[in-house]
Amino acid sequence: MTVTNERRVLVHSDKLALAGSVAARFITKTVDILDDLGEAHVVLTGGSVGIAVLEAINASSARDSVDWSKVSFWWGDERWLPRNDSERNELQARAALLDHIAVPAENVHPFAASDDGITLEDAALAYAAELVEAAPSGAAFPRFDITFLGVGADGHIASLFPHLSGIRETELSVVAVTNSPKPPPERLSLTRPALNSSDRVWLVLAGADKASALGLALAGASRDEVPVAGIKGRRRTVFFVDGAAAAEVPSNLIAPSY
Ligand SMILES: O=C1O[C@H](COP(=O)(O)O)[C@@H](O)[C@H](O)[C@H]1O
Repeated sequence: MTVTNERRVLVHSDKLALAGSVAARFITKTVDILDDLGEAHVVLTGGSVGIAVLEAINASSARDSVDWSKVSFWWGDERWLPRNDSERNELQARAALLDHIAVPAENVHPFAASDDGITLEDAALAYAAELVEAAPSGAAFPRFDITFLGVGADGHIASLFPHLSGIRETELSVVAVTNSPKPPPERLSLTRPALNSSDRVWLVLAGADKASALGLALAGASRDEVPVAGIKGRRRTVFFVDGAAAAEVPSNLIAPSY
């Protein structure tokens, strides 16, 4: 394992191995967090690898060693679509894991949907208020224990895209996005301060199309240019990648699969 500026890059043989390894680590870490703290707050991501990780957690024989009643789930971002649209990150996460575990409904905190009868801007305010409600007194968000993030080919994380205002936000915890270059254009996203408040940020990415963004981020690109460059958890930041995504990471930063 290689440590670089407190960021670790763990390379796996392929997406399946990556998802299985992250799932096993998530289960073990969550059990430890629950032992230590009595509850855990987890931020979920959309995207191909993020959902594959949830499927792998669901498929694990150790799945129910976690006391899911003590775990709360939040989302890093959501696509502004009707509640039952299959492109919603919420729906995909429910199908992959949440519908199969004994997590109380009140512990699951999806963003509003476009058919909920509120505006996108009000949905951002409502999610920020929900975060405050679960936060320690005076704080803007709960103590996030583990935050999952996918990474787009352009280096976006959550719905914070290169050169758009969301990645520059420093005050708000949630932003409404109206001009996403990736469909759909309207989205909701946690901001960098909210994501970086997490004790652990686990980035999950696979495929050759992610290689350039990852290489640039680890080489010190600006967060405006490559948003993932601006992500750092309070205690740990780990990039779980496959060999194709790692192609442009300097070899001295790469740890072998384990
Ligand atoms: O649209 C989104 O894309 C990213 C990355 O997705 P991927 O399929 O390229 O891995 C994801 O992180 C984000 O949550 C999602 O809304």
